[in-house]
Amino acid sequence: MSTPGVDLLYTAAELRSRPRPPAGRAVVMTMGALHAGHAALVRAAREHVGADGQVVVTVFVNPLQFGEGEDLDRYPRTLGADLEVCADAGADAVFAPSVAEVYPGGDPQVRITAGPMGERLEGASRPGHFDGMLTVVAKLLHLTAPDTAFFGEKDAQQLALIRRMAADLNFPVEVVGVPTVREADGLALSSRNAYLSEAERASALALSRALFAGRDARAGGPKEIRAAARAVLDDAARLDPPVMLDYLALVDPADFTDAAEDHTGPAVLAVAARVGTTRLIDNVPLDLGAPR
Ligand SMILES: Nc1ncnc2c1ncn2[C@@H]1O[C@H](COP(=O)(O)OP(=O)(O)OP(=O)(O)O)[C@@H](O)[C@H]1O
Ligand SMILES: CC(C)(CO)[C@@H](O)C(=O)[O-]
Ligand code: BAL
Repeated sequence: MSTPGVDLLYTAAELRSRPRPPAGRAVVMTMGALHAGHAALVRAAREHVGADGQVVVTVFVNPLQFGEGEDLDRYPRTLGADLEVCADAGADAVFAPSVAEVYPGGDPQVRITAGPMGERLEGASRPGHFDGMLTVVAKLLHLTAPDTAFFGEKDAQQLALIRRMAADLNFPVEVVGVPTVREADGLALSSRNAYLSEAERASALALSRALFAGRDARAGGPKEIRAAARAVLDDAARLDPPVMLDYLALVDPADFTDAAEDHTGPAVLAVAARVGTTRLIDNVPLDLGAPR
């Protein structure tokens, strides 16, 4: 399979054989089924390294970060279309390894542990998810050896953990966050949106509506932010099909602990919910002002 303008690489050896240009190499890691959110990451990477730099996109559905009963087997795999998206957005190469290429010895014995920040919110709902995610991100950073790595703010806790891993374990990479790309009606782009029926998609809009209601209430502080978002989600629980809330949380982005009632400065309002059989997450960054 090949697409003009972008090289498709399957093995670590093929990656290693590609010279790294003096202008630098940027990586965008994905699980494929690429959409405009991923394209924004690739464009940001291209802009960062310039015309003489190199942009590598990884496409790998990492079994290690999926739990029992999750959607590993049905996760969309659309490599042909992904190559087109990467070429259009300005990538030079796509690294799409097999599971055996990434884990030649089977499941690794030695793994990255996400620590306390990885046990909250997404980590509480998906035990082991962040250990599996950080383990593959560490491996892909070693395999691709980039100067910069681009991740979406849509997965805010993931981004915070990757930053923390890079800092705590001295990874020689600059981690860059890219704002969430949304549909015109507010729905955050996500590969898992492909699972939604029309009616489910209509219900799923409550996630972004709740976040925007919380953001609109930010002058009132954490209590009002949480109440405004909660009211939208309470109504959404009565929709057909219903939005089944997993969590709504206003957290300190430094460690993803709950923001105190007198919290000031940056905060993240995050939500996770199930619509039908599809689990969706979304968040908005907030600035709650300077300490009084
Ligand atoms: N709407 C979006 N805007 C910006 N970045 C995004 C968006 N959706 C995903 N990303 C980022 O793209 C990268 C790859 O994510 P991934 O392949 O899991 O896509 P996804 O759409 O989030 O999939 P899923 O539905 O499985 O969560 C991550 O850094 C993620 O944060
Ligand atoms: C970072 C990542 C590619 C690791 O598998 C994945 O968690 C994702 O797509 O967000
Ligand atoms: N976008 C996060 C990857 C996952 O849900 O496993």
